[in-house]
Amino acid sequence: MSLRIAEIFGPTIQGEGALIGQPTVFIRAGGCDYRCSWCDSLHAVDNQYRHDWHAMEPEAIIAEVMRLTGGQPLTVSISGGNPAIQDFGSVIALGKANGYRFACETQGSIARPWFADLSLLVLSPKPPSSGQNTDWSAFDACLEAAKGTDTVMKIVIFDHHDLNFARNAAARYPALTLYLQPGNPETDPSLPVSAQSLSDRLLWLVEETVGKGWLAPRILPQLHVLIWGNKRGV
Ligand SMILES: C[S@@+](CC[C@H](N)C(=O)[O-])C[C@H]1O[C@@H](n2cnc3c(N)ncnc32)[C@H](O)[C@@H]1O
Ligand SMILES: Nc1nc2[nH]cc(C(=O)O)c2c(=O)[nH]1
Ligand code: SF4
Ligand SMILES: [Mg+2]
Repeated sequence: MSLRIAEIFGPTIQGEGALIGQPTVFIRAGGCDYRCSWCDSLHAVDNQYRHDWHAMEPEAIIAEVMRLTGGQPLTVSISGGNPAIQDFGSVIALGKANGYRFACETQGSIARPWFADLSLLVLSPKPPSSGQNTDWSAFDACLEAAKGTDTVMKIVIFDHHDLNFARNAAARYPALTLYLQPGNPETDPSLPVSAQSLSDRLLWLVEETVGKGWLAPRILPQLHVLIWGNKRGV
């Protein structure tokens, strides 16, 4: 069965969350059930870009990952769009047979049995600034499907409403390590990102969390945005 793939790129470094700095290859799935107002990957979300997506068999996907890495095993990052729309079970099985490991980023709106085959599941529920609503029973189903797999939560923060959302999510899921990253409002790939405004937003987030005595979350920038701005394929 073929999958809709927007892009496969790397090796690069994982720029966000628990695996930040680790060499990885990205498999970016095409299509999403959400439309976050600030999505930085619209080319993998919006139907207007679907003609640039490729229908690929699992064998071809893993062949491309192996070509990009020269066959060296690493942790592959499956992102999107929402990769949970599709069945990545065969891709993961084939990759693991060749020594690769898999991490996946999803908003937690659709649960999949193949979550149990990952080394890491990153659940990224969407705060109010996104304009999306979280169905917590679907989120719970994702956690259930990933039982036995390391799972973390990563939340994008633009404002105080988002911080309240993150506090509630943290209280609801105390066992999940929580990563917070500042939201990037400058997502046009044709425009540069200001390094000063990135560090201003990071400083604000540190002051509003650790600075006010909330010591549970880990605060990280989007490292790839610091390095490459909004460039695609990095
Ligand atoms: C593009 S999404 C794809 C995977 C999945 N749909 C999701 O949202 O988790 C990957 C990560 O990028 C984050 N992200 C998207 N747009 C962003 C922005 N403008 N600033 C900061 N993080 C952003 C998402 O919240 C998510 O954690
Ligand atoms: N280097 C790099 N790190 C990332 N971490 C999460 C990404 C994503 O778009 O899912 C991403 C991405 O697109 N590039
Ligand atoms: S859920 Fe992820 S890919 Fe989908 S619109 Fe939101 S940030 Fe973009
Ligand atoms: Mg991204």
